[in-house]
Amino acid sequence: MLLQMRGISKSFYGVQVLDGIDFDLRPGEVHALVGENGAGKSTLAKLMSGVYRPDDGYMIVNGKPVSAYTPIEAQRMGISMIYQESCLVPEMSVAENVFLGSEPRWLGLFSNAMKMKRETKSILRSLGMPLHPNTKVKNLSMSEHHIVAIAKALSLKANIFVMDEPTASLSDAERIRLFAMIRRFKEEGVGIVYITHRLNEIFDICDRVTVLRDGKKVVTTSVTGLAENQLVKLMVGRELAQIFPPLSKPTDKELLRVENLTRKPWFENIDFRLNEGEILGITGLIGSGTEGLAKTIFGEVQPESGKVYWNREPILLKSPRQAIASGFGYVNRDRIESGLFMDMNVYHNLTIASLKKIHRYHLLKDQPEQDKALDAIIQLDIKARDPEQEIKFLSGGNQQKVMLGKWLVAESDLYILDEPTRGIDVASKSELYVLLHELVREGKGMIVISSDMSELIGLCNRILVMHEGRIVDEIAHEEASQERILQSAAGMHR
Ligand SMILES: Nc1ncnc2c1ncn2[C@@H]1O[C@H](COP(=O)(O)OP(=O)(O)OP(=O)(O)O)[C@@H](O)[C@H]1O
Repeated sequence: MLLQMRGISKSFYGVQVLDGIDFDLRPGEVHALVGENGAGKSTLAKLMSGVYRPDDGYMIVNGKPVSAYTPIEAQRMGISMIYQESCLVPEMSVAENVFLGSEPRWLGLFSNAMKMKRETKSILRSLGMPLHPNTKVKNLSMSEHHIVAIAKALSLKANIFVMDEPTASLSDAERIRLFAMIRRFKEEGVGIVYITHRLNEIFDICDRVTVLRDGKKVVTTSVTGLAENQLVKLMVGRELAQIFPPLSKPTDKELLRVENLTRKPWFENIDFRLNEGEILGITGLIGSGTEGLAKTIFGEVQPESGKVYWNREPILLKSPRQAIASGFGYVNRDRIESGLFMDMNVYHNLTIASLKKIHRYHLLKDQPEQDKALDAIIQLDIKARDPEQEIKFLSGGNQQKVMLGKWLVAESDLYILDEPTRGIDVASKSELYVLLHELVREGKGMIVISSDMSELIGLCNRILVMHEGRIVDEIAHEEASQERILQSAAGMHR
């Protein structure tokens, strides 16, 4: 065994988060760790990588019994972790970040910059991401960030990888490359702990799966012979009905029109229309322009040219403040960078986009807003100790729900959702899809940008595919297939 955990327990502020967990990792296996949001997966992963110390229990790492260790000691013992959120230094270059803390040195003294760059280039190439090693991390997109974080973990040449939702913001093409890399590692005897909410990945790449529920282990079982609905039942404790609700027919009423929108080098000549009652999907590979397009419609960046009409009226894309005043809500794909205020509590994060509606002297004390925040907590099943809990202590999936919840509280009219179900468990996802349908039926506009093709196909009336900054395909729900989306995203459609 590469890693054995026995009787591991952990509490935070008297609340037990993990209770007597046993877990094993064999050489050459990918061992999935699954469970609902808040089940304790990331906490277990952080115990493996030395970020937290267990209150009880012990571990055996590469044959060595240990009760607790630091992240540096974990690295030395051959454990490398890829976190849900990237922990990179924005002011440093890609290569410096990849080798931060493990710089190759001349004669053990001087940092060997050439070697660092060469190795960074080679790892990134094998991940299919030809980023320049000198590029500053602050200039990268969220998905590129994630790739650098993966490259960093790979550079450590560990024999135990702990991957916490590594594909959350990767498109299918990048995911396929990461999986090829994982398969190579397996052949070399490396073991991988793999946390994901994308259940198809478990059947694609994992050998065994351990299910956690409310901090307890439900089962460890082989993936072979396991059906997806069985796995869901183990995770959720009940059968789940259909994941996607049936689509309704959009009306002819135009809500949003985008004409010739251009912001080079991100995107060029973007034209599309969103009708009432429609869920419009947008997708593309990393760098295809989807993220920039969302930011532009929300006023975070200004276009060079083009027009946007909301309810047939031209609208100026000047700032997020103005976009919010026009009724736009935007779930950013990057929670840490701009979505949430980590030191603020759940209430404040939920009501922050509605502040303009609250009397300035009664900031955050306004009863209707608080009631709406409470509604959102219940509607989205946000698991927090109480609404006053700081958001940084919520699990990743619950933080994601807060990001969406703030636009519900603000009663937005147009929802621009970039990877809205990132890190959200399967049961919550199906509830969220129902909610999105309800919003659309109430006349709200809905744009969903996603790298999850099953989500696009199941949820959207129409899918626009972007490639190198242009819309290259428009696919109606009835014609949507994984192959067609993949081909178009790669620029190979007609
Ligand atoms: N540092 C902390 N302080 C207080 N509570 C914490 C802390 N870290 C995690 N928790 C709590 O522990 C529980 C388990 O969280 P964890 O992040 O391990 O869940 P998870 O299974 O990874 O969920 P997700 O799928 O949403 O990422 C949650 O209720 C969370 O709020």
